[in-house]
Amino acid sequence: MLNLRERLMLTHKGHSDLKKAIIACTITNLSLMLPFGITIQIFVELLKPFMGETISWTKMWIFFGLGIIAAVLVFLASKNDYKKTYIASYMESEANRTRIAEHIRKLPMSFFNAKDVSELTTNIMGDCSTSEHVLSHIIPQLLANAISITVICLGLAAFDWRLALTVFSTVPIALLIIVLSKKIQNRLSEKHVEAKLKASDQVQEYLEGIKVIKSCGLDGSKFSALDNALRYMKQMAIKLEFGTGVFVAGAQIVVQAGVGLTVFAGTYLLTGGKIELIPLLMFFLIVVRIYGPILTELTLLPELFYMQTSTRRMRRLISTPIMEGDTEKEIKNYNIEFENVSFSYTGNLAPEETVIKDVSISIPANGITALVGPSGSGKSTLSKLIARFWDVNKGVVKIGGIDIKILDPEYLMDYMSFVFQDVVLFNDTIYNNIRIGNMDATEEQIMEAAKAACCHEFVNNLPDGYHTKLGENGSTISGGERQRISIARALLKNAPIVLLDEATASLDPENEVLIQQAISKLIEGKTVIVIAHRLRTVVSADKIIILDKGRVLEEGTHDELLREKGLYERLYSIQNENLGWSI
Ligand SMILES: Nc1ncnc2c1ncn2[C@@H]1O[C@H](COP(=O)(O)OP(=O)(O)OP(=O)(O)O)[C@@H](O)[C@H]1O
Repeated sequence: MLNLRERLMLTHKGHSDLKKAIIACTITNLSLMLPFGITIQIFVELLKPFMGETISWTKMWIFFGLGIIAAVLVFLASKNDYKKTYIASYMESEANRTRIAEHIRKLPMSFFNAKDVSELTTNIMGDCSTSEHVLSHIIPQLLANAISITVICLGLAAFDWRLALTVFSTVPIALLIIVLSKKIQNRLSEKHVEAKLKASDQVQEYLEGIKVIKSCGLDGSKFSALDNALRYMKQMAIKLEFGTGVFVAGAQIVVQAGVGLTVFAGTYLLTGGKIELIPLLMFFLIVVRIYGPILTELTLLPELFYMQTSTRRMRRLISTPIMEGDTEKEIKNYNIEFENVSFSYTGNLAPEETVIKDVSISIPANGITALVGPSGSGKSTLSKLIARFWDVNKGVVKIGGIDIKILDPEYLMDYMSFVFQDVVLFNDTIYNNIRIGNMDATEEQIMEAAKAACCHEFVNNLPDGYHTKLGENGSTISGGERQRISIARALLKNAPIVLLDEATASLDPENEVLIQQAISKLIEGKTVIVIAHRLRTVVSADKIIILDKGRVLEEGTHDELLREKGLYERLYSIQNENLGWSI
């Protein structure tokens, strides 16, 4: 059974802040009764002439003064309440977002395989916003209302317990209606959240595929998946509103029936001489006032149920186990060994799902090892296993004799640099994009890395030089330039192991030469694993490993492999023939 803190996904500070917010909100609610109490006293005073008494102006002035004091008290209480509820809830929401983002960073890649980015965005932004709203607007109000209603109820009971009982007699029935409808509301909330997710997923796909949509002459209405998702979301939103509205309206009618009952009971007591007219009128006034907070309670409860759907999703995410390990064990040499490694992306080692099959290889330190093989043979997967992006399902991967499964993935990353085909650049300046390689680097070191990666010249030709913003994923510069920035980043990191995914897309000769120069600098004296697509680039590698359908087929140097006359020799001669290909 989860406690309130766990249910609402609160930090310890958030939990204690919430308690303070509830107290502050209760004080505000009770302070709001002061002007009301004073108004009633004035009302009693004004009725005196009808009872044959005279109005006391001294009392009226005192009430006037008290009214001003009450207004100041309400202002102070509201100010305190505002600070305690809103500021605290936004701070809590920020803490939660950071906590989720931190957690996501440490999750295994298998998690991302099963999740869409839009779902995670919804987790970080949408679910946190829902809980932020509930923490700031719903829970403090809900509990404070409940406390002040109870206090007033006790006050009324002290005045006349029979009438007080009548006033509140319908409240339990109304609450029962809301509580019993919780299951239906939860189901509708789940469906609504699911529909929102689907819609945001489709919007993302639509925006990412905008080039294809334009080039194929499709328009929004023809993009039926998006259309359907938006329509479904609309339907679910209406269903949720309707499903909730029916129960809330029903419960509110039941509560308001209490007014009629009170009037009926009051008149009965009055005619029986058990209550005076003026106290009864005062009672009626209070009753009208007290129903406001009760009706509000009934509308706030469904919002609390809706929040539970969001927090349930956040809890699921935050309880997904992260990849952890040793952060101090020093790797003394960079020999990489695969010992009987099998791996499948689903975790199931059934033959049709296994993409790496019983691989045992050795990648020597301080040399260049090329991974070669047909498309889908498992080259990229092997490199991902070295970086512990995924954990192997069978066997071990060792670096310097240490099983990498015992190392913390982020710590392991300190030993590695990557140059992938799909370069990831951030919407920031070129300078900051390079600096990601080593956040402690000096300006001089950053410039040096940029020069070594052949970036300096093109960067200097940009209007703002190193301070030019790159747009989303470096959309404002060419593919070759993007690649060189990523090499500068890797150079700055200066990690002992370099994983290189050779670009498949053809670059113009000038770019190719520049990238080649940059890479030569990057791999100097390092342990290099290169995923090679063009075999002429691996001729001088110290070791070439040929993969086919997840198995190691051949190993050796270029000359040895040519002599073997196996798959490598076949692929090499096919690529040589194609060199003469032209249009
Ligand atoms: N994230 C993933 N989830 C599930 N299966 C994957 C994933 N990535 C790759 N695969 C599958 O694993 C197998 C090996 O893929 P991998 O990318 O390692 O091959 P590759 O030799 O690098 O191919 P290419 O040269 O075309 O890049 C393929 O069948 C591929 O479909």
